[in-house]
Amino acid sequence: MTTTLPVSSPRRSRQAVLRHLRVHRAPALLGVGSLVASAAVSLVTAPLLGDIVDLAARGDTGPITRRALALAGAALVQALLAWIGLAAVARVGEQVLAGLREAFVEHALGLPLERIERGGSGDLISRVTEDVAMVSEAVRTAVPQFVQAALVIALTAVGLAVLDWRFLLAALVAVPVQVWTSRWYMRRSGPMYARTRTAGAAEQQQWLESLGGAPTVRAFGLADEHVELVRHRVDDSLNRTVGVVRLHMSFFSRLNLAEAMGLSTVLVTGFVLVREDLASVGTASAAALYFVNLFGPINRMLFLLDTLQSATASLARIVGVTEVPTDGTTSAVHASDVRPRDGEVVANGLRHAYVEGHDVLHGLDVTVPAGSTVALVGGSGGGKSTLAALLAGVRRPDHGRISIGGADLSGLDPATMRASVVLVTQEVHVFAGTLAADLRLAAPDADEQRLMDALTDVGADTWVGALPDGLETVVGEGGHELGPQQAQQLALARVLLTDPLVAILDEATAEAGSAGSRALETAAERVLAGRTGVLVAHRFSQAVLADLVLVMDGGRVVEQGRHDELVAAGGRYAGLWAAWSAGRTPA
Ligand SMILES: Nc1ncnc2c1ncn2[C@@H]1O[C@H](COP(=O)(O)OP(=O)(O)OP(=O)(O)O)[C@@H](O)[C@H]1O
Repeated sequence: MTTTLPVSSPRRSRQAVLRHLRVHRAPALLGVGSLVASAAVSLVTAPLLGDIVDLAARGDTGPITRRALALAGAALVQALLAWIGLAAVARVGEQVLAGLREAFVEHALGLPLERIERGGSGDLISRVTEDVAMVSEAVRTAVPQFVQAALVIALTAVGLAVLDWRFLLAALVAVPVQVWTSRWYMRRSGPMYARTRTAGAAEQQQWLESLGGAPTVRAFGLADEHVELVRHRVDDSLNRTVGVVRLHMSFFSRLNLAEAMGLSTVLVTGFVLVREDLASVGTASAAALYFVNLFGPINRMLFLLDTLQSATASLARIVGVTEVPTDGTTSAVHASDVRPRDGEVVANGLRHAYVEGHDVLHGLDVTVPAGSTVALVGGSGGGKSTLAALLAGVRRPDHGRISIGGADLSGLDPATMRASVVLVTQEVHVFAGTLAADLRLAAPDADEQRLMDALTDVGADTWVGALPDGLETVVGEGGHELGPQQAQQLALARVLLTDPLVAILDEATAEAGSAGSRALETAAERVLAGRTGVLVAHRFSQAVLADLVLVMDGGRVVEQGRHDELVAAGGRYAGLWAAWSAGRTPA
């Protein structure tokens, strides 16, 4: 069952933005200041035109050229100031978004694995792609233009009042309809956008699950069921989008009504004032021009309100991720100077369930003395990988305590954690970049010699030497593709470079063919030499060398001892060992 990640409240989203905005206060003030100046300069246009109307009406054409030049000058200055203002506001917006994105990534990486699994990676991916794109778009265009339009509207209202307060009153007739329309719209659009985006994310998640699990879906004959699930999600997403379009249409027709009402009232007021000799034809023209000039910014602002609503919904989804409590193992919350005294691993009463009420580990007690190697063996589903993940701090036990060298695992700060325990699983990720950069993730300061030594230790020097650019060869996505064995060796070399107290290898050798397996086995031995090791061993040859073998079944340790002792005891391990050896001895 999936539970999507939380969405932040408007207040907390606002606080998050303000926190990041505070850092860029000076450029923000410069941007808004330039936009205010630009809007102020634009105000001279309508009175100048009114003046020209009056001069023309009087037949006094001489000074018209000067007015026309002033108009051109005002237009130039206004454009320049607007350009500076829009660019500055957009830049600040980008910086704020960059800050939010960094916080998002930092937090997402610290989320408990269980939480991401419950939310579904589709939800997280849609937040980091679609939602970030939506906010970026708003920050680049909508936010600066919105600020500009709001300033033009406010200053034009002042301009109208300066011409004659009655013009302002006339123009205000449109305001109640506009305010009512906007409120009506905002009340509906926010939740509507949020629901549309959630439906989009759910649809994406469903596509991922149905297509990603296509072989399983087909194998179990679940195709029809999945088509139905996808159809349900698509319909839901479509219906919500159509609802948004309907809302828009209704919104703009209400605004047109407001404009018609306002303009009629301003024209009638101008007519009355000119007839009563209280204003010139030029002033009335200027007032009408002011009002007409408001259409653009008002419509733009309200239209942008739309984009901003949508961006706000996306912002709340981005900030929402930063509000999920992080995993103690990766956040600085538990930062302390507790250091393990050695590599002894002690686990007591470990219980863990992936689905509530269905424990897969039932109160395990495990002790691995410093410097020794423990092999975990047993049939599929016995809980070996789960135990390995718990001991590595990748997952948290639901109950029980794990310590390394006397230090509680959940209390270690991230740097100590990294230096204390490293887990290598079958799913090795090769990061896109040069091989050297990939290795330096484990040891940023390592020089080339150290990198090569680590590669040699895990038997990777031959193929690395054959690469076109050696350590500088670009690997990972879009680069030189590494095979599973090479990727495993890379992961083992990273362990050597990190040099942790404890190395946990989960089926690190099971991937490759038999020659490859032997090479990886030797590499694993090098990695475990001189440190505490926990080895999930499918190949019994690894268990033979271990200081202690734990046989796991149904989430419990059912036998333990050295290989020889267990074989001699003739129990479950002896049976597994006999079956494995028989399979390897040619008849
Ligand atoms: N991510 C997961 N979500 C749900 N259940 C899981 C998950 N991982 C493991 N399990 C279940 O937990 C139980 C123990 O699995 P685990 O992988 O720890 O056993 P294992 O001994 O390592 O088996 P294998 O050798 O097949 O990997 C199994 O019943 C498995 O189905």
